Amino acid sequence: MDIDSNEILVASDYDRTLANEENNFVISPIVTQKVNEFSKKYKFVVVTGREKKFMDKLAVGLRPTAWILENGSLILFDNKEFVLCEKSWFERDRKKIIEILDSLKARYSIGKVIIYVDGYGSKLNMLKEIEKYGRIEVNRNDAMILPKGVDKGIGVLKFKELTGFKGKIVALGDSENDYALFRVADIKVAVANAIPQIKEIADIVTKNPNGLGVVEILDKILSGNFGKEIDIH
Ligand SMILES: O=C(O)COP(=O)(O)O
Ligand SMILES: [Mg+2]
Repeated sequence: MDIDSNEILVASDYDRTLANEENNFVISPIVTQKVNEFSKKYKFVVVTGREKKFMDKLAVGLRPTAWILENGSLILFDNKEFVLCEKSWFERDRKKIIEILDSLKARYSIGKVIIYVDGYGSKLNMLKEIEKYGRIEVNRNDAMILPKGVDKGIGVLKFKELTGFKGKIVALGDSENDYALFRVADIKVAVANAIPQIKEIADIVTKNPNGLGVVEILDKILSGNFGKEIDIH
């Protein structure tokens, strides 16, 4: 079944999906050009754990419809910024979490909303105390600490609400923090280099890894051949 243009929103992860680890997560010009071309006709949102300051360095020239940053807690769209958490996160919860991290002598950095904890992906039990104040999301070997109820899927649903989008969501991802993105997707696409657990639940696994896998899907949609590939009910 063919689906027409304004019916598709592509929501793509960044690290190891749009951008390769081998390139230190600097997006390639081919991928940038394809996403910018695509974003003129369809909605394309980048949904990443990263902060804007890193995207400004790594994705120079990339012009998606919107940025969903800090693992779904921040949306940049239409020159506006939307923070998806309550004031209590800043006034109480995040302060408590930082006290705990300091007591653990953990190395962490703070975004506009999120806290990044280096190397704790495999030591989550040490962060148990933190779950009283926030939620922990793993991405390969790093942990991200977010306000409760915030994840990539919530960020995408908020964007849908902001734009009144009613069509189909095509999600592309590679790793644990993309489960939430897949949760809200009509079509789940794993890039060829995704972890096995993500490939297992995907409707489609791209032939190419990273950004070229994303280009594969965008080309199919642009050529009107995507809907045939999978029954979009
Ligand atoms: O910040 C990270 O860990 C990477 O983020 P992403 O894979 O969600 O783009
Ligand atoms: Mg990723």
